[in-house]
Amino acid sequence: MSLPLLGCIADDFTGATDLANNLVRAGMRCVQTIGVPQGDVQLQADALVVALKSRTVPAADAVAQSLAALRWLQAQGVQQIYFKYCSTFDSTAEGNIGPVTEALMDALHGAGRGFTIACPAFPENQRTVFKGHLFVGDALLSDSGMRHHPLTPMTDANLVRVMQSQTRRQVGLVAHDVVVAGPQAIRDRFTCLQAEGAGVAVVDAISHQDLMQIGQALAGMPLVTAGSGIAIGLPQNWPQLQGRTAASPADALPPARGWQAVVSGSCSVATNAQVLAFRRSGRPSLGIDPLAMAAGEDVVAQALAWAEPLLASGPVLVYATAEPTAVRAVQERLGVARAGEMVEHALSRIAAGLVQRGVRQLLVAGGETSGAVVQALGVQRMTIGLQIDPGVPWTAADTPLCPGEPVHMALKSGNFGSPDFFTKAFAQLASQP
Ligand SMILES: Nc1ncnc2c1ncn2[C@@H]1O[C@H](COP(=O)(O)OP(=O)(O)O)[C@@H](O)[C@H]1O
Ligand SMILES: O=C(O)[C@@H](O)C(=O)COP(=O)(O)O
Repeated sequence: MSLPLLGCIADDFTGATDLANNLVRAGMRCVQTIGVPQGDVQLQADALVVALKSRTVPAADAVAQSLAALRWLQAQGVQQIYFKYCSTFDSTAEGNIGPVTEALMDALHGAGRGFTIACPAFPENQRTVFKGHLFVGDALLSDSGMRHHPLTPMTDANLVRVMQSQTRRQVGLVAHDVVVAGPQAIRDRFTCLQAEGAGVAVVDAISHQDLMQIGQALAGMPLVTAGSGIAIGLPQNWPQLQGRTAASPADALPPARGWQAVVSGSCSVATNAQVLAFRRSGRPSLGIDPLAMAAGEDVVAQALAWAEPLLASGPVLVYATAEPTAVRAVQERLGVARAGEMVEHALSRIAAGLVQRGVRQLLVAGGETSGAVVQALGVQRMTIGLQIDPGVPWTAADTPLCPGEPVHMALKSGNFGSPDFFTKAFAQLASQP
């Protein structure tokens, strides 16, 4: 049995499927686990992805969860560790990207030692880094919809500054002119930055070609920290993967059955457009009101009673998705954390109730929301299937709520996907061979 090569720690669940999707498309056989597997589990794969829900928890908890994942991955024999965070570098004022990076480096290299990169670029999804600044499409991160994110508002596009505010290690930059000069030039710059005392280098990347150059330069680096884009350039470093075409994801999933539903707790710009498009398509949709929930209304029971008679005639949507002003009004009344947790809890119970009522094709919008839903379904492992849009594949998972009947799930990152995503995803699954 060959040992896995790459061990990944993802800070949220949509991010984990995004990463696994890129690895599968780049030719790596990949298994995604929900949380750190317990007991003596040996998994046959080139890459293992441990999905955590650690992006917005207190930094000490994120560090503890990530170190537990690291220990498990090391025990599986992986050669390189990959810490996956969001392509919009989502973090709170306390972290958690910096503290987790620092703890992983300390564990791998010794306190205060070692060198790694930070690069959220994912050009296929319009996330590029230039002169250390993160762009979302044509806008700086700080001018994008991310400035209004309910949990991790991002108001500074300068990644060297953001990362430096989260870590004691010195942060440097590998600028784009070095990246285009090729892998040796990038490695030389790493050496130079290390000699100047840096422990972390933000790396510019604006194209697929840049990801491939950077990927080569990362051969043998014990820890890589990045969005999912950098993963595309890593498989080329292992000779045993050469010539491997993308694993055939269409074959990986069983045929789709059962009713279809969308549960959306993302308030990102793309998700707001997708909710609007679904409503305009005339399909049934129900918005849940966090303030009614806080006032004691049983919105979970109401939503399930609403959905049940509709399921037989096509996909339904239950959403808390709202525009920034509405979200702010809720947060002012309930507090940011309480509002987030309450909505996640309600949506995850609605998702579980829908599965109990026969839904077997479930689309979830939002990273934190997906984490809550996957945990409520008691899912332990996910198989990665066809990509719907860049960064979002269909997956299949077993849940104790319907033993022996896999549930197809798509975990959609807030800002990913075209406006018609909620309808086209089911059509694509139906046309799967
Ligand atoms: N109407 C709302 N008011 C306040 N908070 C909300 C509302 N709808 C959703 N939320 C919360 O906003 C957060 C959205 O985060 P997430 O699910 O990660 O979405 P994204 O992927 O867009 O970042 C969740 O904690 C969710 O519970
Ligand atoms: O890298 C990305 O953008 C995604 O994989 C991701 O992590 C998105 O997070 P959410 O927007 O919170 O779903």
